[in-house]
Amino acid sequence: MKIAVLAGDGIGPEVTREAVGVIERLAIPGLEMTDALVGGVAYKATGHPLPPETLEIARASDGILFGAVGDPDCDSLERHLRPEQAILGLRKALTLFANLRPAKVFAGLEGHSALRPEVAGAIDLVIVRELNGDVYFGEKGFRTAANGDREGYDVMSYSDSEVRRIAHVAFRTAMGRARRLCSVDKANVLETSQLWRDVVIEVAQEYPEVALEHMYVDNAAMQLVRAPGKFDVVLTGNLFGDILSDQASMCVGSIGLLASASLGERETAHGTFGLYEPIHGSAPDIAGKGLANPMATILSAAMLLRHSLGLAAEADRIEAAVAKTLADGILGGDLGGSAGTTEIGDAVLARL
Ligand SMILES: NC(=O)C1=CN([C@@H]2O[C@H](COP(=O)(O)OP(=O)(O)OC[C@H]3O[C@@H](n4cnc5c(N)ncnc54)[C@H](O)[C@@H]3O)[C@@H](O)[C@H]2O)C=CC1
Ligand SMILES: CC(C)CC(=O)C(=O)O
Ligand SMILES: [Mg+2]
Repeated sequence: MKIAVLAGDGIGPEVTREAVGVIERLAIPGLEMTDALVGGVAYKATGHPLPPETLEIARASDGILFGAVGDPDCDSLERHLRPEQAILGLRKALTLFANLRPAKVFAGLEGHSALRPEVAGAIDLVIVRELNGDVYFGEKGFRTAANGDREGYDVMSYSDSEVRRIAHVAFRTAMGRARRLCSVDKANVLETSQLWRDVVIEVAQEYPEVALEHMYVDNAAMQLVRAPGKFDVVLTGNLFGDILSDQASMCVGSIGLLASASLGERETAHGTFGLYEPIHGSAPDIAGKGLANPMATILSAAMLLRHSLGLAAEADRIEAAVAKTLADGILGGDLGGSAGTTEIGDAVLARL
């Protein structure tokens, strides 16, 4: 069993260290972890944010534990050399098209949500975000308009096979939960979304037990704070899913709590190959200060064990230890507490 550990930039290494410590404490027989460079740190060392050796180590693993990429020093590089291209490149090169982002309020943290406790307490949803298409991967560039203005453009598109495969993931996810699926789009304005909606309706025929509704993304953003408890599975595209999941994190309490799994269709001897990362970025504003909340990365490690290594009992142990740590009031600054990154990691270890 192999895990590739890609810590990346900013708080990436700080939060990844705690998650690796938790995995090590489980002493899983035959498990190997291999570090590789990614993001700005890889660019500075090798001239590329996703060096070929890193991609090879990632491909050869059963699952990838990813920290975060992004470095203000690299913000003026040509786009293909920027750290963020590493995570986009991994998702695309490894055909990891299904991004699962669960959001659930932890017992005892209802009062730490940006929402009223009674509203927050009902949150138990999963965002199923398409990860290989949309405006993130369309043709992009700069051009000169007829009046001489400089213009930037990014093409948004989805093909029906791209929508179909992510819709199946979302319907299957809903079948394992409360069987309610809300597909979020902007079909009142965008043709990309009209096709999305048409295909989701077609796929729904195969899942008659799932109650399907469609919602425009602007309304979905509003409903996510008005009545988040009404959502079970939210299916959406790359851009809308990116935005709605950061919003969902504050409904739960902090972006430092939300984990994610990015999956494709490749099965290994142990489970489904995937990449696991917190939903947050490299947080340059707090990097190097020991202030980052490592829970999202620790919970991502639990998802890796469950989905890619077939170790559900070990994943449960990690999730229970995280829940106990939070219930015991060991909270970082993001949740109004004073615990630092290593203190939180150590507290999880003590409760494993
Ligand atoms: N998957 C990835 O690697 C991602 C990378 N990025 C990159 O990260 C860099 C920073 O982007 P931002 O928009 O600032 O988003 P961000 O998620 O890094 O930070 C947003 C805010 O949340 C706070 N925050 C994030 N994670 C936290 C944690 N674990 N504990 C406590 N507070 C936390 C930060 O301090 C900051 O105030 C950029 O270069 C961006 O492109 C952004 C999102 C995802
Ligand atoms: C850095 C972006 C490419 C990714 C992002 O914000 C995300 O996946 O949440
Ligand atoms: Mg994001």
